[in-house]
Amino acid sequence: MTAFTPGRLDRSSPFYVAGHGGLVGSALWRKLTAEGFTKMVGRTSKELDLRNRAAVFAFFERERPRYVALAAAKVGGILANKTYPVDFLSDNVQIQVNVMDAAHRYGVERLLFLGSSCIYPKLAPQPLKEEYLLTGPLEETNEAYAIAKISGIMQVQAVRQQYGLPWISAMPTNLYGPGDNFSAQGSHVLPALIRRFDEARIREEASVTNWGTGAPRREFLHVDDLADACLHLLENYDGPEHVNVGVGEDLTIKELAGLVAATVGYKGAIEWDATKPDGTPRKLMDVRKLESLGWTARISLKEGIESTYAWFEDNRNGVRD
Ligand SMILES: NC(=O)C1=CN([C@@H]2O[C@H](COP(=O)(O)OP(=O)(O)OC[C@H]3O[C@@H](n4cnc5c(N)ncnc54)[C@H](OP(=O)(O)O)[C@@H]3O)[C@@H](O)[C@H]2O)C=CC1
Ligand SMILES: C[C@H]1O[C@H](OP(=O)(O)OP(=O)(O)OC[C@H]2O[C@@H](n3cnc4c(=O)[nH]c(N)nc43)[C@H](O)[C@@H]2O)[C@@H](O)[C@@H](O)C1=O
Repeated sequence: MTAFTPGRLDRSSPFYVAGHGGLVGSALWRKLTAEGFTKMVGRTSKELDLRNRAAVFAFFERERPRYVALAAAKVGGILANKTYPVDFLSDNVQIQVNVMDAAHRYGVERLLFLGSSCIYPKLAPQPLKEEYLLTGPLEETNEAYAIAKISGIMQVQAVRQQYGLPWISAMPTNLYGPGDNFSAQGSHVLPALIRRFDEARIREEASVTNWGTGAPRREFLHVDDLADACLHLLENYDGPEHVNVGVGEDLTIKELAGLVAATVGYKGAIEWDATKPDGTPRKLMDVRKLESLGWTARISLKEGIESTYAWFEDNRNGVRD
């Protein structure tokens, strides 16, 4: 049993960021490096496929991380989730189970598991409190992914219960920022809109068509804020219940489209394709638990969209397709 005392993590101990090349993992890497962690450990999926249990165990035996942030996952937007449910279920369950089993076997002291706001019931009251987990049916477009994420929360709780390890889970709201997936079909809405409006501006298109009705409401957190919140939780929180990470404010997808179009400088018409799924009508996090732990988001949506668009402009040719 490892007791948890709130306070600074040891900057000279090995810290493994699983998924360090992704949106979240790369933000965590930037944050932890800037905070003085000197023994950062990361592997791409080509170097270490986390679905390969034997390889994961061999990696942990060799590297012996003291801390782990589990930000490796099969991730995608609404259409990818709807189209490839078994990938989202099977890959994520395998990744989580392998990493957490190996982390337990090799004595990882602090582990942070990252889930997502899609774990909550489709029609849960808003804002979403942590206690609403498992109180109703899930949203159909991402049920398989949500079940995988819920099993991750459960594994953290079960390890805590059975072995007394101070592992924790955080549930971020929809994220965005540098290093996001900007692919046309597979991405989340914010990077998709940046790319679509940017291409339409360059090609001088008279209109663009986005997915769904534009009526659903979503909340967006910049990934650098998330990384900051993750370290804050690792240094200040110990408990079986997951913690929501968000900004506590949302907007409609139509409003988001207007903001992105204005930032990108696209002046044409914005249309909607209602044959594409809307997903859950609203997903606003109740962030009072996180605030009571002394953390609030700092990056405004306007500022975040501007800096993410600047990043996209600099990296347009290198983004994931
Ligand atoms: N993006 C969002 O809006 C949200 C994300 N989250 C959560 O944050 C976490 C990270 O998501 P995000 O950064 O957006 O996703 P990305 O797709 O940007 O990154 C995923 C990372 O996981 C790695 N990975 C995927 N499959 C494997 C595998 N089989 N073996 C090893 N590594 C693998 C990828 O490695 P490589 O690039 O080398 O293939 C990549 O580094 C996830 O748990 C997700 O649920 C939660 C809420 C919202
Ligand atoms: C983070 C979260 O992300 C996923 O859920 P989601 O919140 O529905 O995420 P989304 O960003 O893909 O869509 C948000 C809204 O935006 C609309 N929309 C318009 N135009 C585009 C568009 O071009 N692309 C996308 N993706 N959506 C669009 C779209 O129709 C929907 O109404 C989960 O599967 C799950 O992975 C998860 O946890």
